[in-house]
Amino acid sequence: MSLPIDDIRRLSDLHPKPQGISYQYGTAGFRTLGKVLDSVLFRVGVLAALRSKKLDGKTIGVMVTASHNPEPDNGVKLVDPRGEMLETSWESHATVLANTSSTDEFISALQDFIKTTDIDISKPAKVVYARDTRPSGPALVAALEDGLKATGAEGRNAGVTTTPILHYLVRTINTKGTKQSYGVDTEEGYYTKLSSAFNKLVGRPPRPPLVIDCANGVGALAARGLSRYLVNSLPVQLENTAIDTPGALNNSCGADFVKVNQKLPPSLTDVLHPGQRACSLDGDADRLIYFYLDERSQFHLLDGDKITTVVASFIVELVKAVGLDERLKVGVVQTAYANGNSTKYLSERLPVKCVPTGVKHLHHAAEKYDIGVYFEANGHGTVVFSQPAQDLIFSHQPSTPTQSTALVHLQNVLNVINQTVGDALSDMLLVEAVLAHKSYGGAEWDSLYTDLPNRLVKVVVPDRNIFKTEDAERRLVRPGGLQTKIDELVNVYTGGRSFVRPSGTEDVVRVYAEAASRPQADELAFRVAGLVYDLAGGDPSQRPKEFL
Ligand SMILES: CC(=O)N[C@H]1[C@@H](OP(=O)(O)O)O[C@H](CO)[C@@H](O)[C@@H]1O
Ligand SMILES: [Mg+2]
Repeated sequence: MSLPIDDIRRLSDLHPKPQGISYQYGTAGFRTLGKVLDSVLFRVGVLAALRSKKLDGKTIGVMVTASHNPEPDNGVKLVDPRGEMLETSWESHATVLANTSSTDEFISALQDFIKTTDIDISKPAKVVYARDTRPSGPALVAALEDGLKATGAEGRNAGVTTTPILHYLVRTINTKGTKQSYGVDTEEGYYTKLSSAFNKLVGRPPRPPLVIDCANGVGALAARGLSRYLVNSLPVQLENTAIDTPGALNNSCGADFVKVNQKLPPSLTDVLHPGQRACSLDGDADRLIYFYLDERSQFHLLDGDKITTVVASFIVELVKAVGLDERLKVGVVQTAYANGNSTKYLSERLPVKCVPTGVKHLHHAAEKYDIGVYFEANGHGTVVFSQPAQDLIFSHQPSTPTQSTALVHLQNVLNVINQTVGDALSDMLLVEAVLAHKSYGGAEWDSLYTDLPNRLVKVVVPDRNIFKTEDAERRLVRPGGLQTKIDELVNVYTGGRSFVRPSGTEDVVRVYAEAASRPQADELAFRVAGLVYDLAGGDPSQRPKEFL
């Protein structure tokens, strides 16, 4: 059997690649303005079908989203059969196919690819796909469907849903009827699985109400869906749910806004009461940031590092209470963006590993532990349990009633977690369960350690590719001499730390700095930003005023 060339040609001609644009499958898949993604979606449809054929007809996922980015952006990423991100080696194949300039070139690249990757075209292909609420979504999904049609793949449209629900669907579809079944392969199955575990962890009386900022995105729909199962355990108040209002998505709200600006979304000013817990989802509901106002109405951020801390500590306590602490090693994975005081607090208690930015690095490192907890500071993360750890947790025979209670809790903790990927709603339930068990409010949780004041600055340079890093991105190797200058600056500040790396998702270089006080953290960040700008050949007439 060979490729249905005629079908591919006819449909590919309907989705020509625009001239002069170069696409790249990066950390977050393809991501750019929604209006230039039509050809990419068609080709991703073809690629997803081939990926499925390569993996013996296992179902592959495709998610159409641009997450926390502005509404005109869109993007697409592939999901591998266990619900994890696309295998790295296929990222470059995706890039090559997306950049072929004509149908002829595309088809010939496709034929080469099938040969070199040894894909058996006669195998079946199955793809499940979904999109977020962006206005450009429906047309992009139609282009994707043409790609599936061209290759004869069987498609399942999961509609408008969150990125983590799509990952969940991929895993449940592929494990259906097996010993490793992950749940029922529907959105209701997802809500039921998470909420029933949560409701067993947190019984009556219900928790105090939680405010959820839904970023005016697809998280609003999923949060509403989930909340129907939480009436007796976790009353929620959904805010920023205007999914149909043009321009509202991620605009002055959502997890990225709160983390980057370290402040309350203006829309919550008259909503949130002092002492009340609140959280923000991002535009595709895979990131979660908590916050609260103290009695003086001061804003306090509880970011991914705070989530790691409270979750990892709780899991360690449970494992100990079950009597499995010798057999189940719990570890944490962070990136250089983790607050220095979180790393200090955690390292005194647990193994902590630092890896380069990007979920795939964190996820893979976390899989090396029996139970691995990872969150990026920006709120993307989850907990992963190795298969032997899961088997042990579900087969262990406790010897005392206390152990038995702790074991049931541990089993429910496992079931409330979406292990495939960071999941704002699943993480929210996990955090709420931990807070309930520890009788913590926002303030008690926040007091585990005090964040070092920090600042993240974007620097626009002529070519960010000249920046090369080492030591999990904490040090610069190139441009030569820059790291020594940064070290000299850092040494001047009490508790100072700063690092510089090229972004993997935006055409900028990021500077992070932290220090003992807010003015010092800002000053250090802007001095390093100035250094970077000048040394990378930034135009002096365009130099941002705040750079020192
Ligand atoms: C500082 C920061 O938040 N960086 C983000 C951002 O990566 P950059 O490579 O820094 O652009 O987007 C990634 C994908 O969403 C996310 O994994 C990462 O944490
Ligand atoms: Mg996201």
